[in-house]
Amino acid sequence: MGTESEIPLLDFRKVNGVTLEEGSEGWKEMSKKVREAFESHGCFLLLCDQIPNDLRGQIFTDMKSLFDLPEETKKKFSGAKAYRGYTANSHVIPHCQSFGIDDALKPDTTENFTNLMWRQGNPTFCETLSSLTSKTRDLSTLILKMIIEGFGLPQQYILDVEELNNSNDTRMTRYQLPKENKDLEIALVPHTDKGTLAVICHNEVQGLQVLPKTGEWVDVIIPPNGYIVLVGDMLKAWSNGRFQAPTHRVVTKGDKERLAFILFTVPKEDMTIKVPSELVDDENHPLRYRPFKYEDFIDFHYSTRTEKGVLEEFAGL
Ligand SMILES: O=C(O)CCC(=O)C(=O)O
Ligand SMILES: [Fe+2]
Repeated sequence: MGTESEIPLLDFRKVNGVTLEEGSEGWKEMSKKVREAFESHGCFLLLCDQIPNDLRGQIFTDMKSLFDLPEETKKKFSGAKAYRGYTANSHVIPHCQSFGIDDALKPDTTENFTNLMWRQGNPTFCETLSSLTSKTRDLSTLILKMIIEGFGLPQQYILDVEELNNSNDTRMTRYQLPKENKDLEIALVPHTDKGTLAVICHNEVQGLQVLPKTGEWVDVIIPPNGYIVLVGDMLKAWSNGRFQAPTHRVVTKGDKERLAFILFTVPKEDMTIKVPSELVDDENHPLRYRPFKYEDFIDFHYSTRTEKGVLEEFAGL
């Protein structure tokens, strides 16, 4: 089974007065590390103080009460798009239940959600969910800005960052324990994320695995109070394939239930994903992807239902 990961661990915490203020030396140095980690692994483990630990602790307490609601209540939350709304034991996530909330930062979204789940509403959960989503989004924005710095790109590409960072989809997932006669269960099938970035935290029960080029699944060990940040297909395409978008899955083992909170950053639907010319050179980095619209890629993905190599098939040159 999976070996332990050597995924880079980045520490964004203010240590010895080092801050990540935009433009500072600390920020430039960290931007380089972000770029290197995305190039070598397509992900990094993260310790940071942008999100208070008690806030993330609270979400898992609240999520437990959410998942403990009756099935018929949870099913009331249906999503307009694929994999959104409440999903239970589908073929993609065979052993888990999950809530996918589009744009939880829009006014009313979290309130409507909590009012639907609890007849009298649930202001505490509503506040925790909005606040955690908003702070995680700020973290994603910081990381995307660091990418521009890490590549030494002109500031005009901040506009790309804004479009790549257009909306944030929140996912809350409970992974079921393996059946009594099984040591291990694949609870989320292998995939790459289709958007820009994913920031994941969990209730300290591990289970995420990544598939490096060696072809052997590797256990991801997220440090206590830590996160993992994963590159999605759109950021891989925009970076001309310099960043990897790691294939990952979730397995459950042992007797502790895993809860995960994930914030996906997704591009503006009509954004044209176009590789910056600075990231192309004939010798080492020939252009790998044609320009394309994000929404066309998503339509293609849902219509073909292919997982492996979908980006290369759709936009690869
Ligand atoms: O639960 C996790 O750690 C990963 C979840 C994930 O990869 C996803 O929802 O796309
Ligand atoms: Fe994922």
